[in-house]
Amino acid sequence: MEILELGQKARFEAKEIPLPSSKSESNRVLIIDALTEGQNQIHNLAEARDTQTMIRLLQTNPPIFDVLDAGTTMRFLTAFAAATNQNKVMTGTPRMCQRPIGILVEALRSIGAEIHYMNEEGFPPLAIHGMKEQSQNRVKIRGDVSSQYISAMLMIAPTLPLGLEIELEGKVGSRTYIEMTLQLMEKFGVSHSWEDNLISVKPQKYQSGTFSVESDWSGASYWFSLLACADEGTFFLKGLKEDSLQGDSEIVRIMENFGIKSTFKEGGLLIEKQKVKGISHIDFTHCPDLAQTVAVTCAIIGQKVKFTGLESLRIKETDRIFALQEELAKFNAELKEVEPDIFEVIPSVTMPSEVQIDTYDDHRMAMAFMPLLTKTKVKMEDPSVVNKSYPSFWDHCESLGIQMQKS
Ligand SMILES: O=C(O)C1=C[C@@H](OP(=O)(O)O)[C@@H](O)[C@H](O)C1
Ligand SMILES: C=C(OP(=O)(O)O)C(=O)O
Repeated sequence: MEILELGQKARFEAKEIPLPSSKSESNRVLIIDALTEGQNQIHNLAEARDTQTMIRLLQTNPPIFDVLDAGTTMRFLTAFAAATNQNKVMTGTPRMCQRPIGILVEALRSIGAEIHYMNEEGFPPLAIHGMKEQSQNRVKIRGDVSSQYISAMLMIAPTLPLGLEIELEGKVGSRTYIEMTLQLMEKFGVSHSWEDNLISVKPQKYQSGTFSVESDWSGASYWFSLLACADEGTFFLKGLKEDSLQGDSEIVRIMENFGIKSTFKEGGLLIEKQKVKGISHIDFTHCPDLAQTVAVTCAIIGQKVKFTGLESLRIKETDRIFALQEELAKFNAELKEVEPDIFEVIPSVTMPSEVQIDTYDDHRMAMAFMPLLTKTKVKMEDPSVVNKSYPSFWDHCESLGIQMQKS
């Protein structure tokens, strides 16, 4: 257990924060790079454990791909191993083996891949025995479970002899991540068409290119939250650009409601604490990784807000709805399901003098609850969970005067 403290007043004067690189962009570029015949120049790959795991597995090519707890690494490498006709076992942490993969396995099988479940039907571990011959080029994939299945299929699509037509079924969540995939494919010379619910990619070669991974907007969200919860101050978030590939740049518009003014400058984004405007409803369908950050912010700063689009949160690193409900309750706040799939954050009215936060093996639980230390003393279980996406998170906190001590 570590204790986090911030002293008397939460005031941050013009602090510069160097952000990590995006793991989502990194993991896509690594797959594209592995599928490109020539040489690519890739800069700023993420230090995130999810990306470092992807790099290690691609470089060493062991017979067992153990992805640990990295969702994108699991889904992207499953499609990659099948499309490149490899024999692989795909596995991960116990939690990873509870995260569904059946939709992706079905899509891959339907185009000719041989994949077996080694344990429970629909879940890792998997035994992949390559793909003999592409049997067809049209697949149906439902869009309401995880966009990562769609991104995984899209990245291998141009390398398949018949290309691929993906028919998206039902509601499509995390659409911005599908767009990120397609835009990155375009940067490496691969074109597509997307009309209504049909994405088509013809057989074509990835062209060599140069790409520099952007700073991570999901990681940036915690600094927006910290400032929203603080008394006053400004931060300069280094490396953020207005025209980002990442849907989590939506945090700029969301946090405007909670008093954070954003101004893009040379080399990054200046955020300043101003007056709270308030908002009644936020939909997280296309930015699910921001939900924890914003829920904790609302609970701390006294904003009662409706949240929708949280369906995918139950199958991420942990059941994030349950985890949020449990931890918010520790300082008398709630994430209440008021109607099916409609939640309301009921903010805290009385703050205990100390709160103990559990992190559920989820990096975003640790980072999202960090701003609570603007109001009380926080004890946090296993803060090192941040390594999944943001290994330098606590160093950056320390540079702001946030103390971490072991109890
Ligand atoms: O493709 C990606 O890089 C991601 C897609 C999202 O997952 P879902 O599509 O499962 O919502 C997001 O939550 C995850 O952190 C990263
Ligand atoms: C859900 C996440 O990651 P993944 O699905 O890639 O494990 C996340 O980083 O919040």
